[in-house]
Amino acid sequence: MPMKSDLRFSLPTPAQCGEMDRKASETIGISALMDRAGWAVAQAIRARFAPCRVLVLCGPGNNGGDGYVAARYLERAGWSVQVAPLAPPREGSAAFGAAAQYRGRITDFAPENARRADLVIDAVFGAGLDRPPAPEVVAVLSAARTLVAIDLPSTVNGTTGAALVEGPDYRMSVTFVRPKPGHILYPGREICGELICADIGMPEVCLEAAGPTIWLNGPGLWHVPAMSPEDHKYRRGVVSICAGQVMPGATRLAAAGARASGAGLVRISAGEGAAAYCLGAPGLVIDDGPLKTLLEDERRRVWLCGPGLTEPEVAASLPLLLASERIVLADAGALGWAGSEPEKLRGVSVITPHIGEFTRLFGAPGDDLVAAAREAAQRIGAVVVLKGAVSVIVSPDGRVALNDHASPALATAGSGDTLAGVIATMLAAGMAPWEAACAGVWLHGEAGMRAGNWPIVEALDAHLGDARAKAIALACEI
Ligand SMILES: NC(=O)C1=CN([C@@H]2O[C@H](COP(=O)(O)OP(=O)(O)OC[C@H]3O[C@@H](n4cnc5c(N)ncnc54)[C@H](OP(=O)(O)O)[C@@H]3O)[C@@H](O)[C@H]2O)[C@H](O)CC1
Ligand SMILES: [K+]
Repeated sequence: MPMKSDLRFSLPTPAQCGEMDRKASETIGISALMDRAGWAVAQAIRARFAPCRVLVLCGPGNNGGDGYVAARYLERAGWSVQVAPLAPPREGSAAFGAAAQYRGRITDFAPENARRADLVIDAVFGAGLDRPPAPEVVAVLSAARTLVAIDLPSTVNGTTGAALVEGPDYRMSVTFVRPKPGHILYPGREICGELICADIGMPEVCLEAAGPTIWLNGPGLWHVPAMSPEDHKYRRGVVSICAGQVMPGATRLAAAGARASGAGLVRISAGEGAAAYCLGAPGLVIDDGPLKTLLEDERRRVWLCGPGLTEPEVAASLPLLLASERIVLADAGALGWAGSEPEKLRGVSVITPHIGEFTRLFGAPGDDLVAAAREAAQRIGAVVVLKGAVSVIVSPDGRVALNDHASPALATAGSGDTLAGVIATMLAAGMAPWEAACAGVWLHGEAGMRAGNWPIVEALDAHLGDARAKAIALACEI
């Protein structure tokens, strides 16, 4: 598990937030936290909007409680405020106390009132949303011209980011303590609008007690080895890549990604197709010997199998790699070779499917990408990197990192081959599989951001070294 110091990367689920709140109620008290939460919402709104007519939609739980507090602070700042309760808070609850302290105007929970307001604050449901909201609730939210969510939009599942119903988009969402997975995963991410995370003084022990297992990917969650005066190519790590005879481009891209991200040595095992790889890239070593012989070299621990390979080529290489207990990253052709029998991949360390490849292997993931990727990782005992706009990186032990450090520039053919090469380099540098996968995905994303507009995939390579240096520097700062 990531350590206590890594809590700053945690993305607690709503269920874990419930646990956190229970723990907090034993120490600091929910009312104090609610007051800070509502104040933070009012401050975020005052910083972004000119005074205007505000309607606060309040549900029966603590999310509604935050709404009453925000209403009180906005009114105190001279704004025109009305509260529309969906249902009253439970007597004796913190939200009940917050509602009692709000002495301003109350109106009906109705679409026409939402339509009349300049700004509508959604404090209907937050972490407690556990089923689709009723159509009457959605109708009121949809009538708003500008919407701000407290914690989460009342239509979004905070664990999965799924939209429980079709609803409106928000200008901004103000959450507390840490973002939730639903703020990061699509479509939730898009529905939320600008995301603000306010520090409300939640004691760290409470967050720790919640036991988060999902993390926002970034340097500090893992550490990439830095350059050292004692380095030599074997210490930096050897990446070996199985090459095919028909599609050399993918293999070459993977090799280039591996070299550009700092591998000590990259070797391509090309067998009879060696001639296709000998042109250009003089720093690459091309082997034409049989794989069995190459595997006698124990320094060649890390192997990449799949980019540019046909299924027969995978069949001729992957079982041998597994039998010789190498650290294997399987991608592309290797995933196709496994078809709908993912158990054939048992023994590999990391797989890197996009959603189509994942679906062929394990079936459609449905709305809960994290749960599906977790099940897949357990099933084959390997780290699963489910690639997408937000990539989900899952260890068989249940750790999950969500990577939003990426750019749409990466959505181009060959980008996955480069990524496979980068992850292989991290493995060859001695990183554990989940950490290597997290680091590789982040470096790839960073390179995409640095590569400017509409880069061709080869352009990523020029930025991978600086991306690695940045990751090292950022991890040291933390
Ligand atoms: N984590 C923190 O740091 C703090 C968070 N705060 C805020 O608290 C909410 C979570 O509060 P909670 O009371 O647990 O949950 P909600 O207010 O989101 O919702 C619970 C109530 O809503 C009902 N509910 C849920 N879904 C529906 C639905 N689809 N239709 C109708 N009613 C629904 C639920 O009813 P049940 O019948 O299921 O019991 C509850 O009545 C968090 O989001 C933050 O905003 C605190 O301020 C403290 C700090
Ligand atoms: K809400």
